[in-house]
Amino acid sequence: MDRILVTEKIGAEGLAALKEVAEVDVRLDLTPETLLEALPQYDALIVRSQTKVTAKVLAAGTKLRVVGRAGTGVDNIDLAAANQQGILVVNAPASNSIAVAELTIGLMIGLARNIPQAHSALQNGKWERSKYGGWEVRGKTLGLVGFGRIASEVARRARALEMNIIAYDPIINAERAAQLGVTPVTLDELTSRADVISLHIPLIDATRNLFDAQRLSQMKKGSYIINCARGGVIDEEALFEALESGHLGGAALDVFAKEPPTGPIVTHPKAIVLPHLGASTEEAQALTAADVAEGIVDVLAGRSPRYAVNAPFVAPEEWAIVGPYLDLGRKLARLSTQLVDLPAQSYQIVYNGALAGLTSEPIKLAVLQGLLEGGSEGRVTPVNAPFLARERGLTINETHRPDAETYTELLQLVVTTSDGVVHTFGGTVVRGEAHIVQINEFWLDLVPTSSMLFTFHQDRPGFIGRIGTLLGTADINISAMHVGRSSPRGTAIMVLTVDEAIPSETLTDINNQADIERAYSVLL
Ligand SMILES: NC(=O)C1=CN([C@@H]2O[C@H](COP(=O)(O)OP(=O)(O)OC[C@H]3O[C@@H](n4cnc5c(N)ncnc54)[C@H](O)[C@@H]3O)[C@@H](O)[C@H]2O)C=CC1
Ligand SMILES: O=C(O)C(=O)COP(=O)(O)O
Repeated sequence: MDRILVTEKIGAEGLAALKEVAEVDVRLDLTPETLLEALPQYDALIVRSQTKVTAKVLAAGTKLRVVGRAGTGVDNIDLAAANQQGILVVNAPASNSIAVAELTIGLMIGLARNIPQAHSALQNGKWERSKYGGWEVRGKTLGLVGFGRIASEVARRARALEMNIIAYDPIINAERAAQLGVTPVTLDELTSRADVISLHIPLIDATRNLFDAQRLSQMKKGSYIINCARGGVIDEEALFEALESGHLGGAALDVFAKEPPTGPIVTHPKAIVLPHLGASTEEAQALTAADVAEGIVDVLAGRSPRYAVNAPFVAPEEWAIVGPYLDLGRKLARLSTQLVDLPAQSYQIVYNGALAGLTSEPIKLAVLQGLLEGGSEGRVTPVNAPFLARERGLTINETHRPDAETYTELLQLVVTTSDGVVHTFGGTVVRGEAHIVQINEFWLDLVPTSSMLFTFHQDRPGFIGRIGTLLGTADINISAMHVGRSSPRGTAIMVLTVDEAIPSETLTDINNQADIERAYSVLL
């Protein structure tokens, strides 16, 4: 049974779904060191924002197939290392947008009316009505930096508060902006025009310290900033200075460069600070855990997860057709590496028939995996296959042919060797099972097994019997036989699926038989 390690608190429904398919250990006590010690036993790891999934952590997870981020931001996971090590990362990006949007609105009104400051003053015995006068958000300009899921929900709510909303995002959906009454602007325009700026961007290289001293100085005098995104997108020291100097009216921070934070910003009287609570609502946590559990269960079962961070997405209705072709693609590729003697000069995948119109990227990745895994020391998965292929200069061309003749769908891998000879391996899926139907000029119908004998020979009486006797003498049991030939007594192919691996002496004996061109033992 697969084992899943959960290092932070996640919703009970998600945990229950995980427990149906795997052994689940929730360990909230792990330190970075004990995490490294524990990881080798686990097939999947689930974290929230506080566990740092570094390259070292991923390397310690020698069995890890998937890391689940129970939430949106994946900046605590070293994605480059996950790609290199072939580990899939899934998250739950649609689960907590409302929670963060509602908190953002709460913080904006908190800033406008000094709610936290007035509250603690009163709890400390001070009735300071004149000190805590505020302002109304109605008619003010809200500048949204990033216009993705969360910012859109903030806009929807800010509109009801009768605010003017402007947004900057390098990839802005103009139609959605128009629907929500949001005006797209440049970042500079937003910075200088907004009364309140709210950040809703991921922490990536391009956004690190986006709000540095210079940009903060370009903000309108007396304006406000809210950060429910990630600490690293604001320079906290520069923000402290901007509050101290009176240039900014206030700041509300849910997230910090280092959590828990230690800088002076935490106690600044014009700052509202929270311990990263954006996603911490009952509703968001239930949804987040359910979504991440679904992703993990899918990956462990070999299905395409809905929210893969580092793999192509395939819609469920397409997956029903495409999914089984991953197994076939990988098998065709592994077969080709064992049946083609000379180095390959080029590879081409041909997607025939109904396959031509579907998402082909996952099939290509499975073929790459099959081509690479025979000659690789480390783990090869569809996630790191493109990386390893680039390292080795291996490229694959793809052709989509909607007009497959014989089969509804036919997947072909065409390998051209350095002598210019073209080798074609074709297959199809029947009732969810991979069938190999073409080896070069021969058409057959073979359900591949883990150990097989392939012979290319002249079609002559007695040939099949001689090979059967040689295998019998070596105590190798034949489970099925497939033959094909160009013409009676012409060139022929035979495939025997066998229960045991064929020892090299037996293969040599077979290769020494009359009428044989070449025999291969193939392991898939
Ligand atoms: N405080 C909390 O507990 C939570 C924080 N978050 C943070 O919020 C972030 C945003 O979440 P979503 O809206 O769901 O993500 P999203 O992916 O839907 O939206 C992010 C948007 O930022 C835009 N963007 C990227 N680089 C940009 C740049 N340089 N300038 C302006 N826009 C840029 C993207 O084009 C995208 O539209 C997450 O990455 C996460 O770090 C998310 C959930 C909870
Ligand atoms: O989903 C996100 O990106 C968050 O920041 C939420 O973090 P959390 O899961 O509450 O540690």
